[in-house]
Amino acid sequence: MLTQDLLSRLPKVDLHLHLDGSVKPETILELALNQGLELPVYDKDELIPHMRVNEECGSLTEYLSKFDFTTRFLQSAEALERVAYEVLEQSAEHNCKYVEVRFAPQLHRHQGLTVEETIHHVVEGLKRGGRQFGVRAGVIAICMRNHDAASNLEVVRAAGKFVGKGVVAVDLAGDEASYPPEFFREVFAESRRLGIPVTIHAGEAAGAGNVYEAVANLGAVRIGHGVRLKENASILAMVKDRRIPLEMCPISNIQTKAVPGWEAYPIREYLEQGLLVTINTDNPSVSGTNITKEYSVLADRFGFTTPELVKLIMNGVEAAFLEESDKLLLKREMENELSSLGLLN
Ligand SMILES: O=c1[nH]cnc2c1ncn2[C@H]1C[C@H](O)[C@@H](CO)O1
Ligand SMILES: [Zn+2]
Repeated sequence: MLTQDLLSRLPKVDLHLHLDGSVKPETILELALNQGLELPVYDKDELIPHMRVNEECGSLTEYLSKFDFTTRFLQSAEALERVAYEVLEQSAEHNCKYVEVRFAPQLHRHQGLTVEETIHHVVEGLKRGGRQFGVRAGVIAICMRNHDAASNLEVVRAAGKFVGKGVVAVDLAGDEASYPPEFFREVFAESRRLGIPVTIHAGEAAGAGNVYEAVANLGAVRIGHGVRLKENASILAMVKDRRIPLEMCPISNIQTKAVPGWEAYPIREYLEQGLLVTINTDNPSVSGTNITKEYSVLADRFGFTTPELVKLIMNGVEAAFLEESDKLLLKREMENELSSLGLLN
């Protein structure tokens, strides 16, 4: 029987989590007070509607509009370190053992931080949180679809300096419907030249062709979401053959209308077709989710059994941007916990 308690105690990983989509309302309150910034309301519960999408969210662009509110408070070294630290605190509450935290350095420079400084402070916050809460973490530096090539190249080059020192990959996020991946070939050619692994948000607000472009021409070795991959069988076959993991984020995917509703969510068919599906949160504070809730919704909506949930979790370990030796250590740790919960045969 899959109780909430068992779901929350399952060891997990989260490979797709945005820093600016993971900020507690009480932290926004304190950051605003410390920084002398105005808020529309000064009660943490009343702040939630400003940070979180509601039932009426109709598209990715509507979903993305929530981020402007939060990033305003994330412009200093202290704020970045704090929210990075607190992400791992929240992860530990759900027994997440490994988290890849992504953020877009260029969105945190209003007070003069350099791209490298933003990365440094996020890495430091994660290090401190990792020690405190026993969670391993890596950073994914995001290029934004609405930024020009020079800004994005700056992110990739700065990320390159932190490879092996906290940064594990680069990504492309933002308004997929307006900015197709082929606009970014030059940017991701640089990440390949520098040897930085690439994951790309694709097949979320546009079709499977974007997944093809991300893999074939941008060098993506993982795909953010990939919900609409099901629209093209031959691209799906390519993703399967190359064992490209999909970082699916069920609750966010429903909110952004990547598919019209749960009945069209392709997670079961993807698993049955042998795709490497992983489960992630995307933006806990924007989506009103956490990693336990994601698994709980899947169990409710799709009747996933415990062994199936364990398979999804271990797919996440397999897909992690970790050195093979570290991945093996993580796998052992996860297997030990699973077997002490009586869930490994
Ligand atoms: O699901 C998403 N798709 C595309 N872009 C996203 C998603 N979630 C967050 N973002 C954007 C908004 C954030 O400000 C930015 C950096 O985390 O990434
Ligand atoms: Zn995302």
